[in-house]
Amino acid sequence: MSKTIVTNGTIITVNAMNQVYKKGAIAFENGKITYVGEVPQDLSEYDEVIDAQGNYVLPGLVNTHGHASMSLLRGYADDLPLQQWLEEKMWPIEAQYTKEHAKWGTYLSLIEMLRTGTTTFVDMYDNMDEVAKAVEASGARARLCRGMIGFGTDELRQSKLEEASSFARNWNNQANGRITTMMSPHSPYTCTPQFIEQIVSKAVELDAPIHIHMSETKAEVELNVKEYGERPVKHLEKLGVFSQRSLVAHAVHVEDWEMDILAKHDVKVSHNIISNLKLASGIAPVPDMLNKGITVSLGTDSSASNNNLDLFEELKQVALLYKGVHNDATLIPADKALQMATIHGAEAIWLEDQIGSLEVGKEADFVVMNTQQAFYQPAHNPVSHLVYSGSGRDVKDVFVQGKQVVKNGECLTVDEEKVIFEVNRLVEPF
Ligand SMILES: N[C@@H](CCSC[C@H]1O[C@@H](n2cnc3c(=O)[nH]cnc32)[C@H](O)[C@@H]1O)C(=O)O
Ligand SMILES: [Zn+2]
Repeated sequence: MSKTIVTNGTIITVNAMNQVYKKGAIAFENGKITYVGEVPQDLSEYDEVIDAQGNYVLPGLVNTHGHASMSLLRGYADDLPLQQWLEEKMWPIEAQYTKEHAKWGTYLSLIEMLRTGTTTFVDMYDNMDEVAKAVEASGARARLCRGMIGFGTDELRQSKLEEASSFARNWNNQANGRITTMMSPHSPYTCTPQFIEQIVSKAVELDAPIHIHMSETKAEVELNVKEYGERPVKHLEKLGVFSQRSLVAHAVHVEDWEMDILAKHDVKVSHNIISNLKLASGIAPVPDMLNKGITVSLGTDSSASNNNLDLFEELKQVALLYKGVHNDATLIPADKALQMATIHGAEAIWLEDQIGSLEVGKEADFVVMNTQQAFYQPAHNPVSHLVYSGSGRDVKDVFVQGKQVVKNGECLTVDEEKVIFEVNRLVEPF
């Protein structure tokens, strides 16, 4: 098998010591990292040497919450609060969407994610076979789940549960291990307690983690208290959700004692800062969660509430917002923000042994950024530049499992021109 080494770049490892090699190298073989460090004297053992002079090399970013095919709804309904946005805008149009929409919408998002340095993402949607096939073809890595909204008849709920279970079973560890799965009740306000319990027992049976939207708005929490006498965290704990490995999206309105429950069960959080701001859902207590030892990762949510999938924007927002809100410039420093977008993202989806940092033995998922540009100069601190000065649009090359998927800013695995054509054919904006 061929051995490749990337040399002379600034290697940002995000390992336990946050090591950065100013002019270093990373090598890989069979999709796995075999070396990280200074540039070796002798490169003769390598079949391919890629010169990354003037570039940063970092782990592929991990986006822990989204709905890829909703890229078709980018700009379709802005400036509305969550419930109105969902009930009046998203759900009616989604009801008309077909497999074709899922397919091309996912491809559109895949191009965007790969080109801005996200190599792994979480997706919760329907028509998940289409999503999984697109992920497989694109070379990306993903943890996928068929989201279930529990409205309507019992028959409908059971058919969704059946579909979600077979998806979770059939696609787990597929695409050479790049696809893993979860089970996903959409939220406590769209699923009855009985339905959530049924989903949990299926998840236990399949040994699949659970992914759910939780405590996104104040209205959701109030409704939960009114209907079930508990705030969402306690409610889901009682239903057994947190006895299973679980990843909650949002967790905006969580009180101190609720964070203790999340910490106790090692519940992972996907913090969707831009979506929360845009839908005016509120600001999650991230510094408190971090203090309590909760794993907090970053998610974009969909392009319909963001309105892009460039995780570098979340990186910058998360490093800025809490400083301003709490009048404390030491909160969420740049290296913490970068960890949230990489290693904590990997931990949030239980893949930290495989991805999230550049270390020997891990999968060769990495991003090469063109930092030979004015706004990355002078190079006082590469991590600071990535978080405060950088942009996903500076991503030059992307590798997943050692396979190049983006080269000089162009996606090699998905035909961008064709995807743009198909998307506009399907959607006909204006
Ligand atoms: N249509 C599916 C459910 C899909 S799960 C994904 C759902 O999450 C919705 N969604 C997207 N963003 C958010 C958010 O921030 N909070 C809650 N729901 C969201 C989205 O519109 C979509 O309906 C069914 O058959 O049950
Ligand atoms: Zn969502």
